[in-house]
Amino acid sequence: MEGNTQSKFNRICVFCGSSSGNRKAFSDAALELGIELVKRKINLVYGGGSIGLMGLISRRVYDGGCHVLGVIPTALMPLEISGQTVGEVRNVSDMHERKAQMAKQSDAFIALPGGYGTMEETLEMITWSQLGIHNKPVGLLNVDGYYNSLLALFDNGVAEGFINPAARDIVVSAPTAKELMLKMEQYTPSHKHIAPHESRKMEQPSGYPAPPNPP
Ligand SMILES: C/C(=C\CNc1ncnc2c1ncn2[C@@H]1O[C@H](COP(=O)(O)O)[C@@H](O)[C@H]1O)CO
Repeated sequence: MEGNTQSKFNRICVFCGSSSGNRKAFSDAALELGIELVKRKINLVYGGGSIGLMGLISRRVYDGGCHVLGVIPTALMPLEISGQTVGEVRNVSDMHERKAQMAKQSDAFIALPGGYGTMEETLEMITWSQLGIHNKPVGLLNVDGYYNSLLALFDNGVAEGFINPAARDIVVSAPTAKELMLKMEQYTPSHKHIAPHESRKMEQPSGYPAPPNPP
């Protein structure tokens, strides 16, 4: 296995495009993130298959000697839809179970550039953090400013009173994989959790204490 950098994360879930995007910078960033994970001996959880940026990062992490877990719903299993998954494949019944499994199996989440699927998965993990369902870092790899307008929308949500300023800090972002990993290693949640205790069904990752029970 390559690398020598230690991490507090054992498994990171990466959400990313099932396409590669129009610019080489996106593919380069997927490979660069794969290299950073391998350097830190971090295993990958992702949506399964070999298409787009998903295929690039999963192959890179697998070839680097780390474990790769692809969580894929039955409907997306056919090779002509998602391609071959490297490493371990977990077949789930639907998209909801997939997201729950991806979240449960991971210590942190990273979004590479992607489309609706990537954005939806990432937004849900941000929302679950806000609610206190998990306490895991959520990072946006803002390759060449791809996520600038989404980050500006979050800032506008704060300015307009829809997002609590402390909850804005849930989203960690950086332009390179290396910077993002360093920021996520240092992340400590500062927002209040607003979910009732019974909604907190997710297992906590190693290294992150469970959020305290509400009074
Ligand atoms: C319908 C399309 C591709 C089907 N193949 C997919 N295989 C595996 N996972 C997928 C697929 N499509 C979406 N996902 C999940 O959403 C994210 C990527 O979606 P995006 O819209 O391309 O950003 C990814 O993280 C997967 O978990 C054609 O899209």
